[in-house]
Amino acid sequence: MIGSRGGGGGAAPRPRRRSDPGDSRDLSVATTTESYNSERSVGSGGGRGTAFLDAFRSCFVSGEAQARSPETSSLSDDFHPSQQLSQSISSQGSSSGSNFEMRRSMKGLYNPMHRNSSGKEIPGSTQFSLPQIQKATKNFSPNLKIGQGGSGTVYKGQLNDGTLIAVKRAKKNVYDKHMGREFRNEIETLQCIEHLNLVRFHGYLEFGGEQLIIVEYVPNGNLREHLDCVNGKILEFSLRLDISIDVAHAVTYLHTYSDHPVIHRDIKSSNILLTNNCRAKVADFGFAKLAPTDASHVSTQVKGTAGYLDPEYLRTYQLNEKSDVYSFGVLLVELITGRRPIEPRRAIVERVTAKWAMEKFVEGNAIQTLDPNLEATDAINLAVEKTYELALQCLATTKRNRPSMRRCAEILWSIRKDFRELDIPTASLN
Ligand SMILES: Nc1ncnc2c1ncn2[C@@H]1O[C@H](COP(=O)(O)OP(=O)(O)OP(=O)(O)O)[C@@H](O)[C@H]1O
Repeated sequence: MIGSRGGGGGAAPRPRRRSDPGDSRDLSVATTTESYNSERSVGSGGGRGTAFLDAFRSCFVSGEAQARSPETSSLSDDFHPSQQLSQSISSQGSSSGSNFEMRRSMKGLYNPMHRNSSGKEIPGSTQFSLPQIQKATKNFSPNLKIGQGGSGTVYKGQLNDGTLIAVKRAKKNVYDKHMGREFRNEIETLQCIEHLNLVRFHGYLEFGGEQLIIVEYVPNGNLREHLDCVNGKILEFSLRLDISIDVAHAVTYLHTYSDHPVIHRDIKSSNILLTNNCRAKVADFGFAKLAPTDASHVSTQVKGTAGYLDPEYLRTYQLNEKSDVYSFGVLLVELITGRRPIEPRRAIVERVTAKWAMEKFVEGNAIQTLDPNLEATDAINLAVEKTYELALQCLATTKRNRPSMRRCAEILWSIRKDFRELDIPTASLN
């Protein structure tokens, strides 16, 4: 985890009001019409003219700043100078950003398992004991370690009844206070949500200096590993489309349908876990935040992962659901190119993957960015064009020009429908 210094180590960003003239240079101004026209006519592709190209370049300025940060790491406020923290409190149109102020009651956390009227376990209602988790994870055996995140280590475990679990064990270090907050954040968020495409929360345990989150075990690794072909298998294009739709559904649910809208704040490929059928489940709610119900945004410290961060949020500290939409745009590009959002070892023009891919797209050369592991077909070509058209909207500099997550899901459904119609296996043509 590294701290955000407002976009990769520069001076503290100056919070802007909506009317700030600086905004007029933004991509959003140039693409307001383009974005929403294209929402209706996805897939036109082709060259888009230099004015448009110049306009959207500005959108990736902070992407380049993010690229200058050391490797691709999570950004958190742990390193935020206090001066910047105080700058992050804005008054106009914002609501208080603290989960603690908005949070729901914590009661129930330590109760034995509760079931709802249909007999299903209420998320997070199982009471665990430390010996039970120690036994399940063979006392946190290194052999059962399945992941290492910025805030802790993840272990696989098995309960007495055979249920497989993943146990996130918080790091014990000098940032204990911060980490405690992150963990509490995660459990509070996880308690409110239940969706097929979100990792299911079983329970939480805080005991003897240990902070543990117990969630469902998702057996097939994370999306980044699949894009890197770590298991030797190439992730097919159709599965990539399915995954993008699963993620869009999960985030739409968070933004729209959960009791209180939730902003995930860390949508990225290593937080997308896959089942054996390659269904996606979004994980890691450590940075999640309850969305404002009475204001357009929450003013908050910048958190997220370099390369995925909404440039407007980086600049203004103002967060709303559309920051997740930006990260989702980066994820769409990642799915098509197979590349990480920031590739420090590539030539400068290719270092910020989304910028490079969008430039190729507006030049009419989108297909040149296709993951070299995939073979281009007519169906893939068309789907790449349409997906990039959507990605470009998601990556708009200003939030108001980005589509809603629900709109993203609708567009992706239609892209998948066209893809399936065109993608006739060669064998059936003979
Ligand atoms: N429920 C789970 N089932 C299976 N594997 C998991 C589960 N949760 C996490 N993992 C694995 O552990 C890795 C680390 O997860 P974690 O959420 O702690 O960190 P991260 O998102 O990679 O990093 P950061 O916390 O810095 O954002 C994941 O990428 C995944 O491979």
